Amino acid sequence: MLLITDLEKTYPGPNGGFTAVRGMSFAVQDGEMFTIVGPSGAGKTTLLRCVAGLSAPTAGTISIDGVPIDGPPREFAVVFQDYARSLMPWMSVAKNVELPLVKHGSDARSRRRAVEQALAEVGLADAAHKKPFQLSGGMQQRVAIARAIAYRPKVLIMDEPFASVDAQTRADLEDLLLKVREETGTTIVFVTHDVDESVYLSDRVAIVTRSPSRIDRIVSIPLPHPRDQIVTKSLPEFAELRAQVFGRIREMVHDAALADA
Ligand SMILES: Nc1ncnc2c1ncn2[C@@H]1O[C@H](COP(=O)(O)OP(=O)(O)OP(=O)(O)O)[C@@H](O)[C@H]1O
Repeated sequence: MLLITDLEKTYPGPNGGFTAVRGMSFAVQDGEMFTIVGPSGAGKTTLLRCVAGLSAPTAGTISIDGVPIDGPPREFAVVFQDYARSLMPWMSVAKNVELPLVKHGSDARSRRRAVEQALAEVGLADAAHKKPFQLSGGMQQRVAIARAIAYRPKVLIMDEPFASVDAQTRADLEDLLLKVREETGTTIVFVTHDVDESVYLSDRVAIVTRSPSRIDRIVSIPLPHPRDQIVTKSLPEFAELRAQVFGRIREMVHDAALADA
C-alpha cells in the first residue's frame, strides 16, 4: 500500500516561500487505479513529484508497504505528459524501452524478452527499430508507457500522460492503460485535468483543493469492468459520477474566485 501522510511541500522564496501542498493524506491500495483531479495550479504535479521521490517533501511522509520513500524507488515508474522530451531521440524505440532495464542490472536475454513483451503489449512490436521522431505523438507516448511497464513496476505514476494527443488517440491510450492494469495488476496513480477521463479510468477519484492543496474528497467509482468508451460513458451512473466530480471542482473554483475578489 502507498501511504501519504500529512505531506507538505513549500518552495523556497520571499516571505516564507510558496506552499503548494499542505496536510495532504491518502492511501492507495495495491492494484488500485487512483486518479487525482483539481483546479489548475492546485499542486498536483508537485504532489506526484514528491510521491515519485523526485522532489523532497518539506514535511510529512510517503511510504510503500511501510518503507519510507526518500528518493526515486526502484519499483516505481513515471510517465509525464511530454513524451517528446522523455524519449532519447538518437536511440531506437527498443533501446529506449530497454534503458531502465539496463539501469536495473537485468541481463541481456531477459532485457530483450521484456522489451519485446512490453512493445507487444502497447501494440508497437513492429516499431522496435524505428527512432522516436519517425512515430506519431500517440505512438511515442506508447513507447513511454512500454518503457514504464517493461520492468514491471509496482507503482506507475502518470502526470497528464495523454494531454498532448488527439481525442481518438487519447481514448485508445486510456483503453491500453486499462488493459495493462488488468493484465499486470500494477498500482496506478494518475493526474488528469479531464474529469471524464478520471471517472472512466479509476477505482477512486481524489479531488484536491487549490494551493496549498489537500484532499477535498475521494469519490469511489463502482462502474463495472471491462470498461468501454461508448457503453461505460453512456451509463447513467457515469453521468452521475461525472457531474459529482465536475460539480465539486466548479464549486471550488467559484468559491476561490469569490475569495479573491
Ligand atoms: N519549482 C517551483 N518553485 C516555486 N513554485 C513552484 C515550483 N513548482 C511549482 N510551483 C508552484 O506551485 C503551485 C502548484 O504547481 P503544480 O505544477 O504542482 O500544480 P498543478 O496542479 O500540477 O498545475 P496544473 O493543473 O496547471 O498542471 C503553482 O502555483 C506553481 O507556480
